[in-house]
Amino acid sequence: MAQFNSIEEILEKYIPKEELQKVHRGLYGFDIQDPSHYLKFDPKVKDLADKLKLEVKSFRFPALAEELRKPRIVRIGAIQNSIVEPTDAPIRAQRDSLIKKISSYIAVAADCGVNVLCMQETWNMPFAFCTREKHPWTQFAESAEDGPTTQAMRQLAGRYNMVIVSPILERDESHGDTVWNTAVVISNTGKVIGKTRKNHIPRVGDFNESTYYMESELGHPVFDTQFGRIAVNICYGRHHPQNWLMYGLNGAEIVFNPSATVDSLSEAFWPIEARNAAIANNYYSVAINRVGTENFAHEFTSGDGRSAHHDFGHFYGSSYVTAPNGARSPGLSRVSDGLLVVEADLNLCRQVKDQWGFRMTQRLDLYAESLAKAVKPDFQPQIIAEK
Ligand SMILES: NC(=O)NCCC(=O)O
Repeated sequence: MAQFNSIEEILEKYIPKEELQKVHRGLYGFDIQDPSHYLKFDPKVKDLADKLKLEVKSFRFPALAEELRKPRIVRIGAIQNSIVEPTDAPIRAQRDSLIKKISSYIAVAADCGVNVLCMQETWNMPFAFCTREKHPWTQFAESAEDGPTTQAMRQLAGRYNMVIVSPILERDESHGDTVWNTAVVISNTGKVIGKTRKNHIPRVGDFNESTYYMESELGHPVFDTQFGRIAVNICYGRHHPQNWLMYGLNGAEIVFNPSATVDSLSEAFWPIEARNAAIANNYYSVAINRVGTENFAHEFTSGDGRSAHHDFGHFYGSSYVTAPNGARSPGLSRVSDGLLVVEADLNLCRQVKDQWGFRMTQRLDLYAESLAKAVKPDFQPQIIAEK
């Protein structure tokens, strides 16, 4: 199927202007054509982005001015990208070409004043887990603390005074060379603050990731950075409301969801799940997806009756940010590399908590008790039938 650029573009093309405003309010929670929702960047940003063929979009979420707290304005960045080299190129060339490309995008993010930035899931490699082959793909795995990708990102984080969340395939040499799906959180000082790992591993369609790594044992860490308390819910974890919940309970103000997912599988869920999480947990959520179609030399099957194939399908980008009040930014393109820059006041998290009272009405004790029963082997579902 020929790929289209974005749903926003189709709406704009066919819906008359006055109606479009109403449609946007319904879909985004805002009149997204109101120019006050957009940031103005130095003209050099456009020049550089055009040169790099990088779509740059911005958005601003307003919050109330408070008397006793200063606004806590941060610029959140999200980068989505395709791979550079074909998947049969030497591993080092594939990885280094991605580091080079993303480094140039991070320079644009710096010019846009981004304070805290995240890339897509395992951004420095093709999403090769569909193949179930260990060789050569596990060679992309590297130390979260001082592997080549982390070293490169540490330099940029320090240079641009930017917190960088770098989702990679990790090789943990201290624990028997195990492989993990990890996000490294690098401070704006250039130091690694810590790492978090994917909590839920997919076993659906061509997402054969359980062949490579296990579920995280690191819990739901929240990283206290100079630009807010951040957490990372990696890809398939977005289907699990409890996962989002725990980052909220641990105090996250921004939760990134670096992903790799394809149109035939999840596009209908995409605009809903991260958005709903932001609403339910009163934080900003940042959903980031890979772009493009990646071809692999050896065909693989999905266990669904389809014949063997060489690609996953189309990774549809469409990265977006949701505010704690449920308003969301327009998405990036479905087909091209992009940088989304969103200005947010972190004070909005508490303002929405006060307005809606979700935390106060959450009844965690009730669910703790019910869940403790539900995980017992002798659990009986509470079903009442007519007598
Ligand atoms: N990368 C990943 O976990 N993908 C699973 C498919 C999905 O969650 O949409």
